[in-house]
Amino acid sequence: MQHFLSVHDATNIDTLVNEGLQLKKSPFAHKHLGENKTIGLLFFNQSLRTRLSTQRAAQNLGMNTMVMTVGQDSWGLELEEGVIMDGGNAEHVKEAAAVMGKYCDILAVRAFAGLQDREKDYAELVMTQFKKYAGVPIVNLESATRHPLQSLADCITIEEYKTTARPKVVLTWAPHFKSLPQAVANSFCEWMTRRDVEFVVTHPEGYELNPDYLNNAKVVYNQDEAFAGADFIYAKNWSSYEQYGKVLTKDPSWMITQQKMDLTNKGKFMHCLPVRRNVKVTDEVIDGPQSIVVEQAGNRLWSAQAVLKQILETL
Ligand SMILES: NCCC[C@H](NC(=O)CCC(=O)O)C(=O)O
Ligand SMILES: NC(=O)OP(=O)(O)O
Repeated sequence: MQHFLSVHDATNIDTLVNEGLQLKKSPFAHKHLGENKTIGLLFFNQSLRTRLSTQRAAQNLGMNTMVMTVGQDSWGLELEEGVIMDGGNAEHVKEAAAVMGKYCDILAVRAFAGLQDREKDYAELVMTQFKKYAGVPIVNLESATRHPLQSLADCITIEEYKTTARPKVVLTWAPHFKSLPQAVANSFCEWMTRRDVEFVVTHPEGYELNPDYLNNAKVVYNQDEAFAGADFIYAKNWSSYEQYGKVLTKDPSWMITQQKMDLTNKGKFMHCLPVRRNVKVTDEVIDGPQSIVVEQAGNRLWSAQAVLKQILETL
């Protein structure tokens, strides 16, 4: 694997999932693979899981790690081409990415959607610019439209917890008072529609995802109907794609409650975290026996390690 920006960079999802499961059993089996190699992690946004799991994954492979919060530890980065740089950003990504590419063998970048300008967000400027100018493999740590390391961890988790050959997996919108990106939901659709699962997406009207990412997934507007017989409930909030970045409703009836979980086939509750308790999901559900959110987050380590291993093998 050269870069890891989306599902399209994964030549075989099964291989990656199995690689992750294998690494979970023997984390240090490839501890020399990354010897004398360095990964740089760049954050334009906050993170707990991605920041720590990716560092740990790199360390398990023997790599050195450097972490930087862009604009806080570093200069603010200008991303647009041809602009007069008389604003707040002191450095252009052209130089910055190229320079970081001299210090690092792999660069991993997190840059969320701004949710103001749909065209700009969906053009994935940050990832595109880093890929163009860094001269080293780029890993997506959640971009404007995707979070593939999360989705791979989700695939690994479903593989571990499924009790039938072809489980029913439901992606459900859940309420939030803030405007959140579509990245996690988009990515989950991209990966799930390529897995051997019965995949259903449920959300209120107006929250339709970009069809390019939805990838013909079945959409059911009635949440109870979607939950019936589900083996996995994957909750996430996202803001509207059509009325870009808008919070159209905070309808609390979409919150995941035990009553709703009881409609499922003893379904497991998943969420990428961080999650707002008693806004998106009740304490009862997230603290209850059906919740696997901590195990899911734990698998972020094996997802990152599987991807870094495949990239290192090509260096
Ligand atoms: N990386 C996992 C999710 C990150 C981000 N969530 C957030 O920003 C939550 C913020 C809050 O709840 O205040 C998102 O939805 O894409
Ligand atoms: N799920 C996830 O990406 O978490 P962080 O935002 O904490 O990295």
